[in-house]
Amino acid sequence: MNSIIRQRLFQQIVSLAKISGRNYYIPRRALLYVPGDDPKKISKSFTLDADCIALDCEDGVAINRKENARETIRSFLDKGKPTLSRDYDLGVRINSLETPYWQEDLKACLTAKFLPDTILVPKIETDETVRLFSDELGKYIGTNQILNLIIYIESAKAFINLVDICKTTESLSKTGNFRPVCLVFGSDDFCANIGITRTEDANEVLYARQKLVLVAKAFHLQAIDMVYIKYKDLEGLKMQCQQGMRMGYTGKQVIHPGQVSVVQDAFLPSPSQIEWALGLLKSFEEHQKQGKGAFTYKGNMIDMPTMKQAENTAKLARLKTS
Ligand SMILES: CC(C)(COP(=O)(O)OP(=O)(O)OC[C@H]1O[C@@H](n2cnc3c(N)ncnc32)[C@H](O)[C@@H]1OP(=O)(O)O)[C@@H](O)C(=O)NCCC(=O)NCCSC(=O)C[C@H](O)C(=O)O
Ligand SMILES: [Mg+2]
Repeated sequence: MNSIIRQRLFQQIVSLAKISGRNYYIPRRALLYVPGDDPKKISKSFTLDADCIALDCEDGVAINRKENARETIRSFLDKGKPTLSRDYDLGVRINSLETPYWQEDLKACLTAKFLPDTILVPKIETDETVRLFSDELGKYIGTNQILNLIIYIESAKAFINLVDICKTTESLSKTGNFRPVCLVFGSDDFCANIGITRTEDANEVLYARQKLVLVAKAFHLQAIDMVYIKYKDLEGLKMQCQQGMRMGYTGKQVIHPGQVSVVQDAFLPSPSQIEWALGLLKSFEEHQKQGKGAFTYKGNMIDMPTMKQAENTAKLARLKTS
């Protein structure tokens, strides 16, 4: 029941933002990967209600199926983006710019009859890579067309260069034909890159996971958390979503249909959190009028920072329509 109420709230917020003509926020709570060479899975993905669908040319596709994947994706794009009951983000994850495949991937999706909304670029390690991507994009896209860009950070070198990558991306986007929207933490490639294996509690990636959020927030980007590969364990998935959300993540990568609703529910505040936040904000306003900066609300001391946290929850409840 709670989940239905929250979904309705979500729909209303997106509709209101659209009606008011504001540049509304596309939430990407679940970013679902679909192997690009599997037409059956691609068709299925359009029935799943995921906020973001990433048709994959990269790691979900075997080396000897790369060409098949880009052709299959192109044939879906040629048919036009399927209209679903609500808005969603349709993207293509190309291969890394270090591979011989990425230019063909980009060409296939950018010369289709209809463009995807978003290009997802994995394994970006330096700002030079962003320049290269931007130049290549400019060969296919007119200046009146803007695509969303999702950047993957998945190596030690990428973390060292993260601020430069974001600065260059922000600066190029002012004149280029893309808009950076998210940073994704590619935890599994990151572990491979630094020579470790992932464990259940994810302590080994804590620093990197937090750093990604910090930089994403500094550049007003959404932060997409790591993938949970034990895809049948929905309780474990929920716990990892809550952990990520507490760190400041706004969504999570998913690999299986069964993960979508768990993740999308987890990345909305619960009705009791919304009620707490709205009550606190009202009380804060009343106390401000009485000249009181600090006061007690439901047994807790409240002052400006707590009010700002409540505002964050309220904003999330409005599904971040700014
Ligand atoms: C993991 C899977 C290989 C499991 O596939 P399968 O055995 O087919 O699962 P099920 O039988 O349980 O599937 C039930 C039905 O759902 C469809 N299905 C499964 N997965 C998807 C999907 N991702 N999108 C759409 N539809 C899907 C099946 O076809 C069944 O349909 P039906 O027969 O009609 O009932 C598989 O889930 C899979 O391939 N997942 C994606 C894997 C992937 O993309 N991996 C790469 C991304 S992760 C990543 O990149 C991490 C990051 O970069 C990092 O470095 O950390
Ligand atoms: Mg990866």
